[in-house]
Amino acid sequence: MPSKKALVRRPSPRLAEGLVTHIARERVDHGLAVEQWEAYVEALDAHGWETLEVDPADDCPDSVFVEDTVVVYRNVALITRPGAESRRAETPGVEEAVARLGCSVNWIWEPGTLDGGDVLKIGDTIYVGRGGRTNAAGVQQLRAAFEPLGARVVAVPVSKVLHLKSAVTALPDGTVIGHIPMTDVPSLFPRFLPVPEESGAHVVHLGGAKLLMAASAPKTADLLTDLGHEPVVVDIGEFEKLEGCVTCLSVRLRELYV
Ligand SMILES: NC(=O)NCCC[C@H](N)C(=O)O
Repeated sequence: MPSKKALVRRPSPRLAEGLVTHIARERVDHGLAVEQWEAYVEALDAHGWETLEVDPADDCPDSVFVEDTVVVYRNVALITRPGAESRRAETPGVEEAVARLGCSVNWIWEPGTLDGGDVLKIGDTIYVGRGGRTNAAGVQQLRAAFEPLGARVVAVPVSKVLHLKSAVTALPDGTVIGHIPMTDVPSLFPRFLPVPEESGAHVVHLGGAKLLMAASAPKTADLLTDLGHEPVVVDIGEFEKLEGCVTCLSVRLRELYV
């Protein structure tokens, strides 16, 4: 049976100091952020995901965005080397967590940099965004780690947003969804559906037709409902102020046979 486990990481008390790159800094309400994070975790739990908390990294403001620290394909966990220096101390705790789960562990090495938010898996195709956080050496190392396992790695440019998955994610049928103004080259994706809101481009498959989405994308939720999907909406407004989205608050482990 494929697994339905998800790694999450409690927000650091220093969350409000998290990085912002493409948007203006806004004040983050820490109490509200914790409430939103708990509701996000509850939504995963309510849809059959076993959520596992990585040990908190209180000194790392961005540690709640756990997706950026590891990419899992089949049974191999590739520990990233985040493009932002301030995020590098986040990885040891994640490495311990995936090793405990029985993953084989591999690493991105200097000079490579890679953020998990730049990696979009659709079946055995792995799109990797080359942008502000992931460099060419990181792309090459990802290729070297996963192509021998059967993946096809496709590198795509990312210049308008923080990560590839800030621009595009995929529906369960493999259709890539994205907000055109934020997507560098939509024609790189074989099936592309434009969505009307930037945060509408971010979905997490919960199982069946259910898609976890941010409350900030009501028009996209309507569009996807009309296409037969079932949005499950969570408010992650405090994390959006730090360029976070629903995808980056967890690492879903679907392929661990444990
Ligand atoms: N995968 C993601 O979308 N991660 C969001 C990371 C936000 C964080 N403030 C950062 O700039 O690294």
